[in-house]
Amino acid sequence: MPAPSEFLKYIDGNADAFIKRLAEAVSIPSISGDARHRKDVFAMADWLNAQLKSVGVETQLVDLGRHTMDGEDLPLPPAILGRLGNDSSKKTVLIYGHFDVQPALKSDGWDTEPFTLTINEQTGQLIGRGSSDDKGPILGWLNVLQYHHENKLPLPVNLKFCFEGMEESGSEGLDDLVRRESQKGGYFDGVDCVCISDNYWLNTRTPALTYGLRGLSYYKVTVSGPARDLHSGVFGRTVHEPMTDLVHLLNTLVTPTGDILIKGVDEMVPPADEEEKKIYEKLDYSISDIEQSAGASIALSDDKVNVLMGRMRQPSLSIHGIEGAFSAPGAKTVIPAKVSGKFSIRLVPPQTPDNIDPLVIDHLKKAFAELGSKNTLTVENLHGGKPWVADHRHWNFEAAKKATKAVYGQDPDLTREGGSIPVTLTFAESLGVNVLLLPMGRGDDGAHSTNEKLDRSNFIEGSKLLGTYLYELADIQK
Ligand SMILES: NCC(=O)N[C@@H](Cc1c[nH]cn1)C(=O)O
Ligand SMILES: [Zn+2]
Ligand SMILES: [Zn+2]
Repeated sequence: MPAPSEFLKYIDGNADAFIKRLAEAVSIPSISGDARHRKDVFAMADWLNAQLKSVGVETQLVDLGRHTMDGEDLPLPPAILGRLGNDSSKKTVLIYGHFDVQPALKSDGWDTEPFTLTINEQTGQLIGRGSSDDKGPILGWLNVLQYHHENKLPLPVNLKFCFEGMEESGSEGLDDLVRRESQKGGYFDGVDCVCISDNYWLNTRTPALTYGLRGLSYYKVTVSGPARDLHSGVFGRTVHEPMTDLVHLLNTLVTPTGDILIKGVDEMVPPADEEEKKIYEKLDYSISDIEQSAGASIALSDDKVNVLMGRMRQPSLSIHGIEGAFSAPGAKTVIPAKVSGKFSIRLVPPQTPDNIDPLVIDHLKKAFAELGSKNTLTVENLHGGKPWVADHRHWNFEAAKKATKAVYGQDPDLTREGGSIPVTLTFAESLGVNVLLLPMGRGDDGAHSTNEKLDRSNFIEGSKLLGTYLYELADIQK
C-alpha cells in the first residue's frame, strides 16, 4: 500500500510549521554530558512527551534512577515510552530516538548561536545543535503522526516508542529497561521490528539504509602527582610532571595514520576478502565526499575502499581531550597537578568493551611503568557499547528500500556506520527482531561538530520517507 498522496501533500503544506517546531526543540539545550544542563534534558523530555500526547500517543515517563558524572550525583533523565494502535492484524514497529545532544558553544567556532535554529534561505540549511542528531529525525516521526491524528486516520502499523535522554553519554540505565520490557508481558512484547533514525547518508546525494554500527569503549586515563598546581619556574626539572607523563602515554596509543598501537586491538579483526571489498567499491562515495564533510583535504588515503573500510569495518582510536590541562588564552606557566586524557576506541566485531578493556589497561600500565615516573596512574572506562551488524535482506529493510525508491526515486546505499548507538544491539538481542537504521540527514551535516545542520529537503522528504516506510511495512510479507 503506497502512502496516501494526501499525506505527502500534508508534509509539504506544513513544512514551515514543522521547521518552527524543530526550532522549539533545538532551543532546549538538552546536553546530557554537562551536569549544568541536566535540567534542560528533563525539560526536553517534558516537551517531547507533550508533543507525543498531542498527536495521540499514549506515553509514560520511566525513571531510570541516578548516576555519577564527573564526581557529581545526578538524576538520570527519564525514558519516554509510548504506544499508538493495538490492532492484532497489523505489524508492530518500535521506534527509538534520543532527545539529548552533544555540547555546543558559539565560541567553539559556530557561525550562529547553536541553540537558535538558523535558516539559511540560500542553501536551505537548518542550522543548530541537534537539528540532525537527533531532534530532526524524532520530529520527522511527529510530523507523520500529526497527519494521521489531525485527519483521524489509523496508522498502517501499530507503533511503540522508546526515546531516551542519555544517548550521547553512554545510554545509562536504558539497557536494563529495554531488557526488562522485552520480556513476555513487557512494554515491548509483540514488537515485530525496530526502526532507528539517528545516523546519516554516506554522501550528500544518495539516501542510505544502515545495517551496522561500530561499538565504543571510552577511557579516561589520569596522571596525578603534586598536591597542587605548581610554578614551572620553581618546579620545572625538579619533579615528575603529570602532563609530560600523560602526553607520553597518549603518544603510545595510535599512529598519525590511524594504526592502533595497543597490542591485539587491530589484530583481532580479520582482513576483508575481495568479495567484501566489492561492497565498498559499489557505494556512491568518493574521497571528495569525506573531504567535503571534514572541510579539508585530509583523507588518510586516496583509495575510496581503504577510507570506507577505515570507517565501516575497522576499529579506530581517537584522542578527544585533556581534562585539567591549561587551555585558556595567555601563557600561564603552570605545572598542572592532575590531568586526565580522554580517548575512545570504536569497535567492530568480534571486539567488545569486555575483550578490549584488559588490552587497553595492560598497555597503559606497561607504558607508564616504562616512564619510571613517581606519579600515579589510574585508568577508567567511562562507558561502552558493542558493535552491531544486521541482515539487510530482511523484510524490514525491503520495506525501507521500497519507501526510499518511492520518495527519492533512487535505490539507497547500504552502509555500515562508523558511529555508535549502544542500545541498537540490546534491542536486536533482547527482542530477537530485525533492527533497521533509516537515516534522515546527509553525510556533511556536522553532527557533534560546529554548525550542525539538517537540510530542509532532508527534513521534509525524510518525514515523507518515515511515513512511507510504515505503509510499505504494512504491505510486506513477513
Ligand atoms: N547519532 C549517534 C551518535 O552520535 N552516537 C554517539 C554515541 C556516544 C557515545 N558516547 C558519546 N557519544 C557516538 O559518538 O557515536
Ligand atoms: Zn544520535
Ligand atoms: Zn550523536
